[in-house]
Amino acid sequence: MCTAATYKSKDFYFGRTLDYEFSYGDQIVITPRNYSFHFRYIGDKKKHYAMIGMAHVAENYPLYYDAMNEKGVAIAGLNFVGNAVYSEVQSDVENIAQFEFIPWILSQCASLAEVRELLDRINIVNTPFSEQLPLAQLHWIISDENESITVESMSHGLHIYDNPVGVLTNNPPFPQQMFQLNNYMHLSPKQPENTFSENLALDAYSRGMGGIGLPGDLSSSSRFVRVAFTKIHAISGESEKESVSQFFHILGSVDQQRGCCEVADGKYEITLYTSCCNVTKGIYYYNTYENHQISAVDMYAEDLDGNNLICYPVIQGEQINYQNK
Ligand SMILES: C[C@H](CCC(=O)NCCS(=O)(=O)O)[C@H]1CC[C@H]2[C@@H]3[C@H](O)C[C@@H]4C[C@H](O)CC[C@]4(C)[C@H]3C[C@H](O)[C@]12C
Repeated sequence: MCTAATYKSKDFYFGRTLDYEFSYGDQIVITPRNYSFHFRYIGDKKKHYAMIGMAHVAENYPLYYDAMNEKGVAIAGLNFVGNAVYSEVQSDVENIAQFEFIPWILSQCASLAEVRELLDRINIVNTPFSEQLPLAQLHWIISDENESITVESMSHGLHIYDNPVGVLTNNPPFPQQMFQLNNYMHLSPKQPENTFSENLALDAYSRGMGGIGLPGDLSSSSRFVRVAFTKIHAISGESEKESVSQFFHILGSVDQQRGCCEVADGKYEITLYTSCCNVTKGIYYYNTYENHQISAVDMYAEDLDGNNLICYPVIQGEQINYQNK
């Protein structure tokens, strides 16, 4: 399972948890403006916007999981297993292989308005990257500081939904996720009033009772509601540290601990990493299951006019700050 969310304080933040039982070998990858992107069906793009995100690099190609570009657009791919269907190559459209979707959007869009225009002519094609890296069944959240959309390629076509909560998890399809929020409209960060019966002396005996009913399990629909509630009510100061800290707390509400979600005999899904992009400033923050310290890579500390990928390893291992030795 995975969860993505947006957050606005002074700057705009976007990130995700990546939950899985193993890692593909991830790195923080900056693609500078003059790296030549080879697209299988539309040729090469030699000059484009720079981008940064988490990716697996194969054959010198950045296979992004989540990323942002220098213009303030961010995107994340999350599992959509059993529902994602990609097409055969078609004429009169832009055929983009599923693994090219993130570079295709981020290389040329400076806003969600431009993303929507581009999506009018796309056909997401079922070409795998290679035999070793077959098709991933994903759906995507794409955001700028003003709005978010969800993109789902299914058997009956490509769906582009406004995403007014700015969150995404996995199955079921997005309209069903949104619909179930109706069931939780009574939830509140405030203490409840007794509307049950005026004849009973009911007592709000504990703090937090306005949220009773918020689902606590790890299913995708429960995480959707939980992170939506947390994000909508989250409050922080406007400074970078306060905002980043708060962002990690929001996604912390859907963190997966080893042992709680068994996916095969003795195999457990865990939150491998959590990312937080400051989309306004081009800084990619992350922490991992084994390393709670927040690490960061600043896109603007690099030469963005270069033509080679710039890769940073994910720092693992808890960094414990001993105070007395
Ligand atoms: C496994 C990841 C999604 C995690 C997730 O959503 N978990 C939920 C589990 S569940 O179903 O809901 O139970 C996805 C997100 C991005 C994916 C990667 C990216 O799409 C980039 C390439 C694409 C290639 O086709 C396959 C390898 C790959 C490197 C993908 C491997 C894997 O499918 C990733 C890493």
